[in-house]
Amino acid sequence: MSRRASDYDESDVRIRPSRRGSRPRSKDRPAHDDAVPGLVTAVDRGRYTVLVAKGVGGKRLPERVVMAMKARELGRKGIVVGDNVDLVGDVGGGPDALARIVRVQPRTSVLRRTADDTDPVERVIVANADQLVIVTALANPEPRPRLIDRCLVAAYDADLDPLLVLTKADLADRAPFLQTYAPLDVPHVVTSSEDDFLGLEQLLDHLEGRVSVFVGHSGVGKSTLVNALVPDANRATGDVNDVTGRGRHTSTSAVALRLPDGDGWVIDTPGVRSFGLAHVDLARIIDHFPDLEPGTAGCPRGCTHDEPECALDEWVASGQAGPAGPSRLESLRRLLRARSGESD
Ligand SMILES: Nc1nc2c(ncn2[C@@H]2O[C@H](COP(=O)(O)OP(=O)(O)OP(=O)(O)O)[C@@H](O)[C@H]2O)c(=O)[nH]1
Ligand SMILES: [Zn+2]
Repeated sequence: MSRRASDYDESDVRIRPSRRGSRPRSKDRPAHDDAVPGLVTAVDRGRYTVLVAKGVGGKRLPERVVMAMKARELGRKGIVVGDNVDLVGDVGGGPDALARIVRVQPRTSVLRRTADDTDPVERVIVANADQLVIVTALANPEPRPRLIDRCLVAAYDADLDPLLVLTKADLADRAPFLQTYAPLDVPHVVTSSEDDFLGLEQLLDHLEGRVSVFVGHSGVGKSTLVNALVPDANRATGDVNDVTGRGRHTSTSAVALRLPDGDGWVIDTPGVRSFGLAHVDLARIIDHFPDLEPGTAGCPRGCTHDEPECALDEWVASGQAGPAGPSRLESLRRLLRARSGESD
């Protein structure tokens, strides 16, 4: 892990001002003033794939992929795809190079999942994303509204903007589905891999400049979509493996892929098909229904908004939430029930 003379010279680019002297340095926590920043794009059995920008770590160095391990001093701290990290050691990115991650920068968002709704163990699956793209086929397989509601709750809870992508528009009419979801005011894009990939440009507009996590049940066409968006990605597509009965993705880890034009990122999450919602604070769900929230003023204390005493029924019935009120209330209750595990 020694520096090679060819990689560095005296005028290494220093990307962050030295903090030496600003804080007392603990004996077992080195300051790592020479650490270089990078973005974690994949995680595989304790090995992290980190993208380091051009010129960082040495002004002649190109943009490169650096393999890294977690420094012992980080202990059990989790590092996930999307994390901004600081590296030391061999940051040149040669074939045998292995750097060490010594710091994880504060996260702007975390997408968590629990195995099911009662599982207390939650895992962060992606950091620093700003959009959750929920991929659903209009047919083959049929849309699963409860799964979609569940993903919406996960998005709201993580402060990610949801985007619905409805694939296989060549196979079914989109109108019935859109009618169900219209009251939710979630933006959507309709796609078809036929017809010159209908909807792809529109989808790209939504992805531009953002970090978007793609989730979807097996067979909805998520890999087909990701391959069209990022042609170099080579995500395995196809049906379930006849021999093993499993999909071709065996990894459950996410992978970050940069869009070829522009500065957006697609984070593909094979194996992440749903979210346990055990970590979601029920009280926060109503905050995502600003049209209904004022109606809760008349609720009893600690109202779950899914009980006979809830004031929302009367408020909505009196028309105060507008014509979409009843279906909005229905949606809210669907989400609340998804959270309490009743609907699955
Ligand atoms: N008719 C039609 N078929 C599609 C469309 N998009 C994908 N498919 C087909 O649907 C099947 C599943 O597509 P994939 O992209 O592998 O689906 P996936 O969501 O990645 O599923 P896994 O690979 O199991 O995770 C494949 O046979 C695709 O060719 C579409 O827009 N229209
Ligand atoms: Zn209530």
